[in-house]
Amino acid sequence: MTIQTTITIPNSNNVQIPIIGFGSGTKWQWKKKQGERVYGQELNKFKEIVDEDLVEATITALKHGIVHLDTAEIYTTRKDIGEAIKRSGISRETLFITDKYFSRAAGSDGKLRGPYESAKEALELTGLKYLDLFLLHGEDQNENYTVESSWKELERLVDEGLVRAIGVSNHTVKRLQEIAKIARIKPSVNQIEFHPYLQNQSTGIIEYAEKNDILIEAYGPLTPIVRAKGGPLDSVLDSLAEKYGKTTSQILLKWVHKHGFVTVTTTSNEKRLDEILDVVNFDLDDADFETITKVGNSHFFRAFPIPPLPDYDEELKRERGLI
Ligand SMILES: NC(=O)C1=CN([C@@H]2O[C@H](COP(=O)(O)OP(=O)(O)OC[C@H]3O[C@@H](n4cnc5c(N)ncnc54)[C@H](OP(=O)(O)O)[C@@H]3O)[C@@H](O)[C@H]2O)C=CC1
Ligand SMILES: O=C1Nc2ccccc2C1=O
Repeated sequence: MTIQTTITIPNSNNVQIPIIGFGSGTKWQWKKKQGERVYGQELNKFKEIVDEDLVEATITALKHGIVHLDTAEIYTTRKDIGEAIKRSGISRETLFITDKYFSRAAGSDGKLRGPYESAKEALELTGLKYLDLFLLHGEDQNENYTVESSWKELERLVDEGLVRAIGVSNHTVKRLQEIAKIARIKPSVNQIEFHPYLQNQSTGIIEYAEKNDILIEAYGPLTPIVRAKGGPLDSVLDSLAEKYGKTTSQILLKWVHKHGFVTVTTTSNEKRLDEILDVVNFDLDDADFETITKVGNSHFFRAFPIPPLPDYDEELKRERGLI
């Protein structure tokens, strides 16, 4: 069996993305912000704070062999990630860093800004000279920006060597088509929620990505065992875990990788890091892969209702015969 641990990012200058990303959002961003949703200038209070638990967890992840870190402006974890990289002593070239622009973050002057300023600040906060991948975090644009002006700023970041590849997150087919019309450098990645209970974050998004050479990065891959326990996959995952001598989380991560997608997961548990990395060392039989797909499709669960994605829920459920 050939073990594939990186994938070439489409529409990039042969940039290789490691298939296992370690996230600093979800549990980490809520820990820092104590569960509050924070926007605009309020974010500035948090971005300078370093959470030692996150720094330690990231250093531990790097020591266990994780090389791909995921951060974002809205998480306010850029400084923590930079600190972990510095303290780990690992050379920059071996790492892959993803960051994301949030349209409702304001600079110190209180003005809502665009992706160019956001990425420049990411470089300052992390202490890095370049980012490997920079994404528009969602479809929302602030009043000073349009889809076109945002995308042109992403292209400028590539032109100036500050970012190696550009893409989007939580984007629908409609918006990707708009970007395709004006893009000189096409979007290379769409980072979306993806797991057996949500196999299309919005209508047609996976098919569109396949046809248009856009790599899918799957966040929330463990949702069936973390946020949607009690669903029809519970017993299937338990028996597959026993059959392969693996954990249920390893079965879920493998199911995502078998689609040819990157996973973004996270943990504060050192033992789970080795489990995550061990996923490259086994394979799921096609029949078991199909069973997870089929049983997963019999249940619908969206863990991250980021606008406008819930607008697609009814259509997605109808497609699957659930309503
Ligand atoms: N672009 C976007 O809009 C979004 C991006 N993301 C990115 O993706 C990253 C990962 O997302 P996330 O949804 O957390 O990923 P997962 O679905 O992989 O869930 C990870 C969580 O599951 C817990 N966990 C792992 N294994 C088990 C287990 N066996 N039993 C119980 N709990 C377990 C972990 O906690 P523990 O510490 O206990 O192991 C951790 O909190 C984020 O941090 C962020 O970087 C996430 C959401 C949206
Ligand atoms: O990591 C996260 N990224 C997000 C984006 C929107 C809403 C929640 C989250 C997360 O928990």
